Amino acid sequence: MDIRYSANQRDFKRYTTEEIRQEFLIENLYREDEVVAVYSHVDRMVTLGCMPVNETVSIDKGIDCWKNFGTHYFLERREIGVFNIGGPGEITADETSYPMGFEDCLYVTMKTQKVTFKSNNPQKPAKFYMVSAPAHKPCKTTFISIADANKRPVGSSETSNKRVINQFIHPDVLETCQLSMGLTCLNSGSVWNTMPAHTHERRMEVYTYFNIPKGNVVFHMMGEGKETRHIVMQNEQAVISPSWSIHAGCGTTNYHFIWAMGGENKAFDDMDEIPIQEMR
Ligand SMILES: O=C(O)C(=O)C[C@H](O)C(=O)CO
Ligand SMILES: [Zn+2]
Repeated sequence: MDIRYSANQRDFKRYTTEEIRQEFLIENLYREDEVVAVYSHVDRMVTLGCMPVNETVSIDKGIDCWKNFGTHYFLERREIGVFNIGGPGEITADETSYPMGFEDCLYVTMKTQKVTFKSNNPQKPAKFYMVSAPAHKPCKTTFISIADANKRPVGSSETSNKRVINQFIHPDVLETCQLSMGLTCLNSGSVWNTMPAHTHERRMEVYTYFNIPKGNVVFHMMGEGKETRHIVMQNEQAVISPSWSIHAGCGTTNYHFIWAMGGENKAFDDMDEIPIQEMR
C-alpha cells in the first residue's frame, strides 16, 4: 500500500512542485480489476479507487490487512464511504447488494466482513471512489442517492462560484463514527470552489475532482492561508489536505468534486474562514 507520512506546515513552505505532488496528490486510482489504496497518516484516512471490469473485486484485493491495519478484515475497525463516479455497478456488503448508479453513495459500517464491487457492463465500468476512517462502533450501512443528500446552494455566477454542496455522509442524513462525505457540483460558468478558503484545525479533508472535460484541469490551492501553493490536477485525481491547509480550487471549466473529512468532530460549519484579501 502507498503510505504517506504527514508533512508539517513549516517544511511545506520549502517543498518543490514535485515534492508537493508526491506528498499530497493521488493519481491512477482506477486500474482494471484492482483496488488502489493510499494510507495517509493524517488522521489515518485511507483513500481508495476500484474499477471492476471483468471481475467481482473484493475491497481487500492486494491489501495485507494484518500488516497495514493489524486487523483480520478491512472494516473490522474502520468505516467507509463509497461513491460511484463511473458506469452502473453494484456493491455487496455482507449479504446485501446495492445497485450503484452515477454519483450514488454507500456508507458501509465497521464490522462488515465482506465488501465486493462489480460493474454491470465491462464497456462502461463503474469507478468506485472511497475514503475510510478508523471507527469505534458499528452504525447502519446506508445507501444515499443524490436526491437523499442535504443540499446547500452557495456562491453566485457573478463570483464564478455558483454551486451546490450535496452533503451525503453528514449528521443530518445518517450517523457515522467520524466520517463525513459529500459531492459539490459547480454550475456551468462557475469555476471556483471554497473561496473564501478555510481550514479546520479539527479535521483533515480529501478532495477528488471528476467530471473535468478532456483538455481541462483544476488548480487546487493548498498550504496555509498566508503561504499558498497549488497543485494542477487532472480528472479523477485526489488530494490530501492536512488540517493546517486550505483546500480550494479553480478550474479551467466547471467540474464536480467529492470531499471527505475525518478528525475530532463532524460539525460541517466548524471552519476558520480566511478573508480573501489576507491571503498570500
Ligand atoms: O464547494 C465548497 O465550498 C465545498 O464543497 C467545501 C467542502 O465541503 C469543505 O471544505 C468542507 O469543509
Ligand atoms: Zn473544508
